[in-house]
Amino acid sequence: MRKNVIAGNWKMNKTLSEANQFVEEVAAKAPSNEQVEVIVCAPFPFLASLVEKAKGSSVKIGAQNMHYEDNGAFTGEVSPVMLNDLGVTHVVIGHSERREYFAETSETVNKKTHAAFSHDLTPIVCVGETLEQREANETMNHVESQVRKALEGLSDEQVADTIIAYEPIWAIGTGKTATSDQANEVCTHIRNVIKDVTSNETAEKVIIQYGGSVKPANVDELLAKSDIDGALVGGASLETASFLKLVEAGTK
Ligand SMILES: O=C(CO)COP(=O)(O)O
Repeated sequence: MRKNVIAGNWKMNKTLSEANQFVEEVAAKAPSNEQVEVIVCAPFPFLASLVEKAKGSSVKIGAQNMHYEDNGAFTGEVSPVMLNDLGVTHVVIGHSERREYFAETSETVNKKTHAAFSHDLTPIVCVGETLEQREANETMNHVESQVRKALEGLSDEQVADTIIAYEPIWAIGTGKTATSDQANEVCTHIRNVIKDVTSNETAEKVIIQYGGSVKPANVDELLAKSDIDGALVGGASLETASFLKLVEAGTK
């Protein structure tokens, strides 16, 4: 049985002291349970401190983006080498907000996914359709092409270790969650695409998360679905109480 990966994506929120307090509390209270993996994806300036706070606990610290080069003249950017050196273990790649506001493309997502594996970071690759695409019945084709491009050139072992987050853009921060059936339908399609790219055996290992207005009230239903193995959570990951409820749901 695949585990559930519950990842908070704080986006551009919190101060350092708020971030430290949050991780201290979650590190103390999160259950050490084989069925759930807990990740907090925080803004860059907090990462070094949060890695220290999470030490000795089951909580892992992730970044929300990175460059694909190791170093160089890229003012303002952060490299995979830097993240790995800090003790960061995961990195969100290709979030729809990065694709929309910061010109992230499927090509750069693929480069970053390769770069993550070159530096021992687990990529959490985000895919998902807009409302217009859903209404035009383009969801499956769109998500399929994002997944195929993101995984291009990876070994089967690397694909098995990639986390995919299906986040329909119309459900992000809107309070509109995809129904658990809608979410699972796309997650199943993603797994079938991965089967086609690799093998049944590899595809069965891949963690596929759902993201988009996940909260304590709807998480159980989502996690109960056959191809949903966790959640990538924005708003409900900002308070320890709701985040810990999501983590608890992941232990079942
Ligand atoms: O974008 C998301 C996580 O990456 C989802 O955000 P919300 O949970 O706030 O809808």
